[in-house]
Amino acid sequence: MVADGSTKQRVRPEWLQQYELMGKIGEGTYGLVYLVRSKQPSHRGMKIAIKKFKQSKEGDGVSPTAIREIMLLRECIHENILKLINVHINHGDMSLYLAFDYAEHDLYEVIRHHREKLSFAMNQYTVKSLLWQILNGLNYLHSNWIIHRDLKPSNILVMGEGDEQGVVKIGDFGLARIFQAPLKPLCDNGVVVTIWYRAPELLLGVKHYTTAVDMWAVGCIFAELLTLKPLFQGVEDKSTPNPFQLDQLEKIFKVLGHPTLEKWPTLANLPHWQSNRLLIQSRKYENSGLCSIVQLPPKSAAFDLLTRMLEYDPAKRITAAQALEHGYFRSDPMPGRNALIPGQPGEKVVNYPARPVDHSTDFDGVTAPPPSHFPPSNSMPGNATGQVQQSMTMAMQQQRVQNSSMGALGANPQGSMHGMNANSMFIQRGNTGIAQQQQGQLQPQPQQGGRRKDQSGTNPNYQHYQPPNKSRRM
Ligand SMILES: Nc1ncnc2c1ncn2[C@@H]1O[C@H](COP(=O)(O)OP(=O)(O)OP(=O)(O)O)[C@@H](O)[C@H]1O
Repeated sequence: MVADGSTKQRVRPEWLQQYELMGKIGEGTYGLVYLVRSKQPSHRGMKIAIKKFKQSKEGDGVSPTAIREIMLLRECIHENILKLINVHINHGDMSLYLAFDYAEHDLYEVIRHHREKLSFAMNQYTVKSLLWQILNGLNYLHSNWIIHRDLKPSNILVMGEGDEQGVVKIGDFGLARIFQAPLKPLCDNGVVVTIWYRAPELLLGVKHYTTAVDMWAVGCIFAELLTLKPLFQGVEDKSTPNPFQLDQLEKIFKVLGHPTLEKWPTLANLPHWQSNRLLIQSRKYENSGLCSIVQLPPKSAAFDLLTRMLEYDPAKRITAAQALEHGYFRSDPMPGRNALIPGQPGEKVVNYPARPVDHSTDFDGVTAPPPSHFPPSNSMPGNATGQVQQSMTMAMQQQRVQNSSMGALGANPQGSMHGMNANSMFIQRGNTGIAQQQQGQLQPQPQQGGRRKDQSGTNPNYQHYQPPNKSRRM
């Protein structure tokens, strides 16, 4: 029993006892992220990040579909994908805790460190290695019909010391779909949502979006790795529930010029293009030119790859598989596994700071049912836990009642993704070969993003880097 200072007492769920809490490491749209160490004999001391998902305001807990889909994420095994090692459900309030491999760095912090502390660019080897690994992870997701939908620097993690030092891990994949990527955070925790990595077709209201939305985000991240500054920093209009964000679109058009039907024939079908075409066409955009912003020679392989990622027409935008084959990755410096080392002898070694940990924070708000509700805990990596299996069973039973047409867990033809159900979170091939979402999720769900409070952002070159009203996430 743990007294929480009020008259109410909280019971710690049994599963929590397998971890030693180190502190809080961040806060995002869906909840808090904690650093813990495993107390299990086989993994004693191993660092693990636990993401605690807050209850929605409706307090409806974790939906059966979400539980099932999260369990399926455990099947995603790839070197460049953050491993979901465990799923815990707090039965008291049906809140959810996901345990992931811990990564010491993320690109948000790596970029910030260069911009604010070092004031010099990342070496070419690092940029190329980071980009290659992002594409490699994304290619795996896309070839298994998963669209990330929320790629941004804070979701691109990089491992610290150890066997996997400098290896990129894509985090948060699948969650935007599972939690329906609300326009606003579930709880009003002051986390600011970013629209900077959002593809133009999303901003114009596309109904059937594709893996190309992730490639747009990768293009934005590539440019940011080169310049240390977000490429398209639009200001979100929070007054509208629809995806049309004029300021963000204008930021894009100013750099890439007006989109035209010639460049992008299906533009005419997009709802917010139809309703805003005259307004957009009446504006003049200076067309400042991407190449001067990223300071790449127009004929360079790097610039060619970047422009293919930032192609307006999603059907023409380069895919992750094609990008991995691009000439940029076949020229020196060749990309490597440890991205955070100097590209050449004599180049400066950069010591990226460890992730700050707020040691004063506890797993707050943990409530648990009476101990008799807890089955034996058996939740180490690789096992479907007793608790979660029980939750799954309950969830599935509920779901069967709610939705008898829901498919059962099916085998997936995509190798290691065995067990995924193409009817649930994953995307299927449409007749046209265009990946489409299932289950009526046809409206694009704008990306979410929180930014940490900039505590030392004094460099005048980057003074517009932080969005207004930003909030520290830990
Ligand atoms: N496995 C992990 N290891 C270490 N740090 C992590 C891990 N997962 C997330 N973080 C860090 O915790 C912080 C919050 O992450 P979280 O994913 O909740 O929010 P976010 O990605 O910043 O934004 P969003 O609100 O879209 O989720 C970020 O700094 C993120 O890099």
